[in-house]
Formats: sequence, C-alpha cells, structure tokens
Amino acid sequence: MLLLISPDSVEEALGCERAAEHLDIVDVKKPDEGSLGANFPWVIRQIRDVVPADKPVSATVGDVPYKPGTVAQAALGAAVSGATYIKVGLYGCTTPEQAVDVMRGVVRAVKDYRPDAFVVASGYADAHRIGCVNPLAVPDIARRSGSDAAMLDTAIKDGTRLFDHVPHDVCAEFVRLAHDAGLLAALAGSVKVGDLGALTRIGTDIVGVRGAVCEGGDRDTGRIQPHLVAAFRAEMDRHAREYAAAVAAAG
Ligand SMILES: O=C[C@H](O)COP(=O)(O)O
Repeated sequence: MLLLISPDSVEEALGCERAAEHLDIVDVKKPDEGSLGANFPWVIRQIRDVVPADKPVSATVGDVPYKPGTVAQAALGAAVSGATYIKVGLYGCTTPEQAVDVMRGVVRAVKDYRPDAFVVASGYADAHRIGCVNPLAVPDIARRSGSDAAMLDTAIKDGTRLFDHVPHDVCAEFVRLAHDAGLLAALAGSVKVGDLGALTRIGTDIVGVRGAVCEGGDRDTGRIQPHLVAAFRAEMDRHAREYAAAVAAAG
C-alpha cells in the first residue's frame, strides 16, 4: 500500500521532505477550499521543487462542478505546474454520465500534455450527504473515462470517517471493482492508524492521509509532523507483514 500525504503549503511540504523515506506521494491541496480543494499553480511548482525528485507530486483539482471544460483546463494547469498525479473530486456530478464527461476531459487534457501522468477520479464516501455519484459507481466512471485510479475521500470533514459512511465490506467491493477494471484503488477520509488493518486486508493500493499525521490529529489547525508520518508508515508496514504472514500460513 502506498502512502499519500496532503500538505497545504510549501512549509508543510518541507515536513514531508523531512519524512520522505516514509511516504510515497506528496499531494498538494488547499483544505480551506474543500476536501479536495485546489491550490495555486505556484504552490504546486514550489512544492515540486522541494520534494525529492523520486517522489511523485499529486495535485487536487478541487471539489469540482459539472463543468467539463472548466475542469479539464484546471487539470491541465495542475499538470503544467509539475503534478504528475491529478486528482479530481466529482462533487457536482449527480450521475455517472456527468462524471464520465468530466473525467474524459481531464484525461485528454492531461495526457495530451503528459502521457505518463496518472489521473485519479475521486468520489466521496459521504456522497449521500451532498448528492453526488454513489461511491460504488466510481470505479466504472474511472474505467470508462480512461482514468488510472478510483478513489474515495470524505466530502465533509466533521469528524466522521471513511468507514462511518462506507462499511468495510463495501470498501472491499470498491477495491474489487477497481481491480477488475485494471485500476488502482485509493481510500481516504480521516483515516487513522486503527484503520490500517482493514485497509490492508481489503487490498487498498493507496491510502490518503492528512489529519492523522498533523499535530493533535487536527487537519485544519495542526501541521504535518515528520515523526507522525514515520509512525504511520511503521504501522502500515507492520500490518503488511502480519497480513502477508497470515496469508502464507493459510496456505
Ligand atoms: O487525500 C487525502 C486527504 O488529504 C485526507 O485527509 P484527512 O486524512 O484529513 O481526511
């Protein structure tokens, strides 16, 4: 499982740089503009400059409306600014068809510019609270649009978490659908260390985290702490080892 950490600024990205050996992807976002809030192009560029070259930089394009042209142009902006993972939150899409329209535009805009870029279609575990596409529709939206990964995050950061809205067995189904479609499955939403066993068992490819690695567990007022990133990674590795041993023992 890969670890994606979301800094909101160059200062926080320096914290990620100090913990670089413990993380896999640095994901630039602007949490005060929403769950997948988009940051400024120059912040993406500055963060690309401070993060080690072997770590991909991801950027969120926003909790986007159903405006395929607008979103495609924004996604290209993120890619031009140096992000190679482009994450789009399908906030304003109420049907799978709308979501496919948006993601097709993103995939074309980004991959025409940079064919090796990695496009992530993100739905929301708490979609029922905001009226957007159902979580289990996201893998097929990602497949039909030519995206590379299907993701879930939570839209409303009010203390409720991924598994509060999408139980373990439904998350497992999400991962299975993504894998059957040849995609990676990414999960986030106030994930904590205690969730790592379940996320490992269901075969999650990427876990996205912010609050759990901020001081005080507070994604808004806390800052990303390198020692919390290291501790989170150590728990991920422990669960991976234990799961591999259990699978081997089961024959
Ligand atoms: O992409 C991952 C998000 O930044 C998750 O943030 P969170 O762990 O605070 O919900």
